[in-house]
Amino acid sequence: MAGELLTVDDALRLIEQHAAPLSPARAPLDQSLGLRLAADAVSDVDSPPHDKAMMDGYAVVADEPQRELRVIDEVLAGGVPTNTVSLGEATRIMTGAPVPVGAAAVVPVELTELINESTVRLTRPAPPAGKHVMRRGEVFARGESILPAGALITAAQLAVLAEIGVATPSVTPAPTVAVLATGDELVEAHEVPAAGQIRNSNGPMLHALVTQAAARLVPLGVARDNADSLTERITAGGAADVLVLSGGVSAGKRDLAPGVLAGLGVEQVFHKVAVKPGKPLWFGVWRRPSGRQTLVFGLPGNPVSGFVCFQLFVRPLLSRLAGGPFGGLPCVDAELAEQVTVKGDRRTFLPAQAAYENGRWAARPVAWRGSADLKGLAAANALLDLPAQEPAYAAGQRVGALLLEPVVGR
Ligand SMILES: Nc1nc2c(c(=O)[nH]1)N[C@H]1C(S)=C(S)[C@@H](COP(=O)(O)OP(=O)(O)OC[C@H]3O[C@@H](n4cnc5c(N)ncnc54)[C@H](O)[C@@H]3O)O[C@H]1N2
Ligand code: MOO
Repeated sequence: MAGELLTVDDALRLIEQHAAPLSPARAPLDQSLGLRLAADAVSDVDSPPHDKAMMDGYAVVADEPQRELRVIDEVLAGGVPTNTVSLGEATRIMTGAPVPVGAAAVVPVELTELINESTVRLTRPAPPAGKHVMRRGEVFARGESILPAGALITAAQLAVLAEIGVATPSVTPAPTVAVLATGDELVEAHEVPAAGQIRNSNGPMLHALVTQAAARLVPLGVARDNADSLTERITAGGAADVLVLSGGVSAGKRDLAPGVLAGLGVEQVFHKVAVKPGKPLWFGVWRRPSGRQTLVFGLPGNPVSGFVCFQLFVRPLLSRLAGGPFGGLPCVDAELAEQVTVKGDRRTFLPAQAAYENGRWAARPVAWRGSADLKGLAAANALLDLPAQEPAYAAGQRVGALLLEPVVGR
């Protein structure tokens, strides 16, 4: 009965209560991509650092009345002008170079004719002050805070950090996530399963999900369904910030994970959530006397259940530990392309194809045969969020669609 189970929102609230950003550390710029700033980034320079030419051409005084000007100097990017520009004079200047004293505008080279080595003619009236010149500090000033704590570092942020001289920013490190598949029936992808065996698909899937979430993967391989094997691998996983187990959390004879975790002192926060697929989800906290803490998820063994639970519950936690919001996949409002019936009384996440066409999102469930159907999941680019209250959703009805990948639309 879903009534006895924790709702998705209540489970998220309990996880969020244990989700605080990791302690800040310094990281070189080339290792900061995908991390978040732990402190404001402050500039040690004005930008631009000098009044700067924005065109290749001639620096002239404002509203120069004459058309034929004497070329008195040349300044390239990286150079420093030494001669003051006066009425009737021009300094040849390249994009990025400092504008000389006296000059207030730049005339692009296309609007000039060089008459001889030292004389240039302007083919149009001279521009007013400021034309093709960027003033010193126009973008930002030395001492100004340029990026706030919490900003995600991607290409543009890396570039501005380099510009302002923050070579080793204070960042929240990526959380480490240990992944352990469990099951006596598991063999690896390159092996041929014997009777009763299946290939370990959750291992590669969870490794990919951890990497996609910008966390640091600690692969722990496969534990067998016995207390010794589980204890050994789970103990190794205690070195990580988060431990993700797959399988062994429902009601079966060999579903030993909750018992082994309890024996190691991992405190259960909840077990079982009203979500489909993914009901047997387990979450706990492993606090050590040293003050170290590992947050532990027992994901259901059925592959699609594990996938959905990771996206819904593990992903927001990893984002928060990394200094970001407690948030998961982007969600859009999509129109159902066909009628959908939801069985049971759990909030259901249905693999679907979403498309953005003519300014509207539309979604259609993929052919899918339940929580063991990876073929169906692999055909999906979204998960439809269908609350249990309504058993049937009509074509044209709007529902939430969690996007699993970027969708190209029009
Ligand atoms: N009596 C009950 N039985 C079940 C319940 C329940 O509430 N009462 N819940 C069902 C639901 S829902 C799910 S989901 C599964 C979850 O079970 P476990 O988390 O205990 O996982 P296992 O029993 O170990 O395995 C389930 C299924 O998944 C396959 N599996 C496991 N690991 C992997 C892997 N690494 N790669 C690929 N496939 C894997 C495993 O072979 C089983 O087929 O329990 C229901 N039963
Ligand atoms: O939650 Mo189970 O995942 O419905 O198959």
